[in-house]
Amino acid sequence: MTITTSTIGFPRIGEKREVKKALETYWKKQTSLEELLAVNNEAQRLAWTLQADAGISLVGLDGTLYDQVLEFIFYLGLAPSRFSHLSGYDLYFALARGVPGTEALDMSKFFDTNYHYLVPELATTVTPKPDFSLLFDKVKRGQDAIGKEKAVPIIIGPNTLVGLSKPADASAPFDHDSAIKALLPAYTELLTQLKALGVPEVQLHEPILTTSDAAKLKAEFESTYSELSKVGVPINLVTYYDDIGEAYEWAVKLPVAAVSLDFLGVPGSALGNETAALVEKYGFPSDKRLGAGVVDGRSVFADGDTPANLVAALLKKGITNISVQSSTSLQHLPYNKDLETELPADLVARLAFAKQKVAEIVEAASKAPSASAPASITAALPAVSELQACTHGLDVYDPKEAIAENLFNRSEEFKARRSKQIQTPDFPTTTIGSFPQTPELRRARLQFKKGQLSAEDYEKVINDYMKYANDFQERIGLDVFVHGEPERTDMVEYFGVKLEGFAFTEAGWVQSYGSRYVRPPIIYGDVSRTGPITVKEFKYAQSLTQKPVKGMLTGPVTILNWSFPRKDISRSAQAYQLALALREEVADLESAGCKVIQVDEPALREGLPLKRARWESYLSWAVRAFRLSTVVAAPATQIVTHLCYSEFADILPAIDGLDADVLTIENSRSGDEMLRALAKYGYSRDIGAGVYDVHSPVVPPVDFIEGKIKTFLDVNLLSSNRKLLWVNPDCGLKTREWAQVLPSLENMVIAAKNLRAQTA
Ligand SMILES: Nc1nc2c(c(=O)[nH]1)N[C@@H](CNc1ccc(C(=O)N[C@@H](CCC(=O)N[C@@H](CCC(=O)N[C@@H](CCC(=O)O)C(=O)O)C(=O)O)C(=O)O)cc1)CN2
Ligand code: MET
Ligand SMILES: [Zn+2]
Repeated sequence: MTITTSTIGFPRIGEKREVKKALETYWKKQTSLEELLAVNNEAQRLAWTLQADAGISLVGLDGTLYDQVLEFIFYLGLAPSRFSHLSGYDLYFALARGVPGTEALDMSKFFDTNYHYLVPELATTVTPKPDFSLLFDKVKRGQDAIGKEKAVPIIIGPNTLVGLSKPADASAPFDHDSAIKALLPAYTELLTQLKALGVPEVQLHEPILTTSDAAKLKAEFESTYSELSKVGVPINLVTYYDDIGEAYEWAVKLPVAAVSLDFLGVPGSALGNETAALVEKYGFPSDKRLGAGVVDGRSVFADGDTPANLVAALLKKGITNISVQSSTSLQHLPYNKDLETELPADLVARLAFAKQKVAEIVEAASKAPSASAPASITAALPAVSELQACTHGLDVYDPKEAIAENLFNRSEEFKARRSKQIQTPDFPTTTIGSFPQTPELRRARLQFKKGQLSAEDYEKVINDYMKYANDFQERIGLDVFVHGEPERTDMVEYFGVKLEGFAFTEAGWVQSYGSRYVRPPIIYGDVSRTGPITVKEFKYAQSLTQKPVKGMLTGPVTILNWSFPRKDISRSAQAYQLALALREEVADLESAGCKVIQVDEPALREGLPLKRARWESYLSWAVRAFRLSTVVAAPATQIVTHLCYSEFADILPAIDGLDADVLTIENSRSGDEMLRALAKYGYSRDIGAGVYDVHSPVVPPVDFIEGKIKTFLDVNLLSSNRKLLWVNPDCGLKTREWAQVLPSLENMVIAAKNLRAQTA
């Protein structure tokens, strides 16, 4: 019997966000590249030694300046030709952020997480120009820090890398098999060199195996891994984010030394995924090590006895070569719960952030051999009812009770209610909600938190901002105003702070992309609203103007997906609790005179299970939660929703099912594809297709926006009913500067007015 421990990824941002701060000062040219690298290397050394000192036997050498997929685009020499004038770290950061005249790579959600990776662009013929020297440096630094026998390189597997790629030219798609074959010599060379460096094994991360596509990848994986196994360095094939489904039977037979599996799957599904059942059914080959991902890498809740019980059940099944590890990389968790000083003590005791999860791994490995084994592997996962209940005893929706069906439907159909809602000119202009989160605003908030600024003075800062935003919207002539969201740190964190049942952290930062981090709130009790959340700011903003000001809420599904959910009740029950709380807010906004209420659901798509077979059940409760939160609105109140960051073409019935009066949707990166898809589907309510990309600092000229609106009008849905078309940017403007926002929106309004004149 051999029970070891491994890690497959850890927060790379530094315990106190050192890497973020170092990056941002470097980008502002306030520090040198050497200083940046010194901070990053030290953050890595500290993370690796933390894991080794805790007793982990094989430590995955995680660490990146920006993104782990970008590292491999860079190492493999896969930068698109538009970057050919750049090299070294200038190239690295240009791929991530662009430079004037050269657009950055696309960013996309990493599987079903809120982490964004940079999307590799592959030409029809893939010609890598590998240079792994920076990776070898890192491995050597790792070996120096924790010893050769413990330092394990992490490599993105070729199948996943190609699976995450997009064609450099949409009209010339690459062939997956040929692309992988073209990369294999570089991977072979990489493994050969790593072997020479004396690594104990290499981790090849292949999360693509947990998607619906996995079943089709058999031949691809077999040829890749028979080729790579020839190098003779032990390979740990690492999968995560879900079970590997039908691929299990063949994937565990690939010629590798270890296969790592995620026993837990989607966050908040306490019951785990199918991995336990698959291992039960097919067994596990005795010539391999099983990397047992039994410590939940995506939940901040401590795992209790589950990891040791799962391992004990595996031992009982006769699987005796096991490494205990987390189900996914720990990069999705905050660093260390000991930094929190204000969380309720009973909650702190039940939490485990990345550092504590490492300790859980070591503890499970030592406890498992003497733990009494459950009857089966699946029996080692606790039933929901056995999990510690953590209610506040509040009078809110009880998940065991059905919610009356009439609470899910508006009192009138769209066609009947539209004429009762606000009337606007053709091509009405509006924005998605947030205006720049300026350094002054953040500074004032920090001073307020530290008690250096009084509540009245902080409120004045917020009100002055809203006044500025109002005057500017008035001046350029937007049709529907927003208050600008100055009071919000983040669209999810803000609601978490205001709602009962949530805890929020001081230092629980999780990387979202590059140097941008979020602090996901923690749901730990029944969710409820203790009083109005957004009404005060709405009222003030509306008092300044005759134009309608939008009420601005984050939807139940997005709050859930961007928080850490509790594990003792289902995700759908939590979504319904959130929906009922937001429903009260919608009603209060309406009573306060709000005519247009926007409920954002940018994370609706991201919450889709990786496997298609599970889509329907997710979408059905997600759509119902949105409806539950909004349909309380009177027919005369216009409900808007906003979706962004993903492809929506495959969930059109769900989008239609939201029954929103206006759908604002990110569009500029996908041309008018989304509109065509909506037209084909027969969508018939108002649409605000984004007319420019907010992620770029470039100010869009009037004729560009006018051209964009005209292409939208060519789509048959809108050519026959142009009154359905709204004019707005792609998404919120919080990460931009006023100097970009002012001219961009001014141009947008001029473009809409030009169109009105032309089509009158
Ligand atoms: N939850 C969530 N997920 C999401 C998105 C989203 O908006 N929210 N959007 C997409 C991802 N996009 C993102 C876009 C921007 C940021 C972002 O700007 N994050 C900020 C932090 C925002 C924040 O909470 N700021 C705090 C400030 C916290 C802070 O750093 N304070 C400083 C001092 C403030 C200063 O002087 O600047 C300190 O404590 O030292 C505030 O406004 O109060 C950052 O990393 O810089 C994150 C994700 C998808 N996922
Ligand atoms: C990520 S979607 C953002 C919506 C939000 N209302 C904003 O404007 O920032
Ligand atoms: Zn958005």
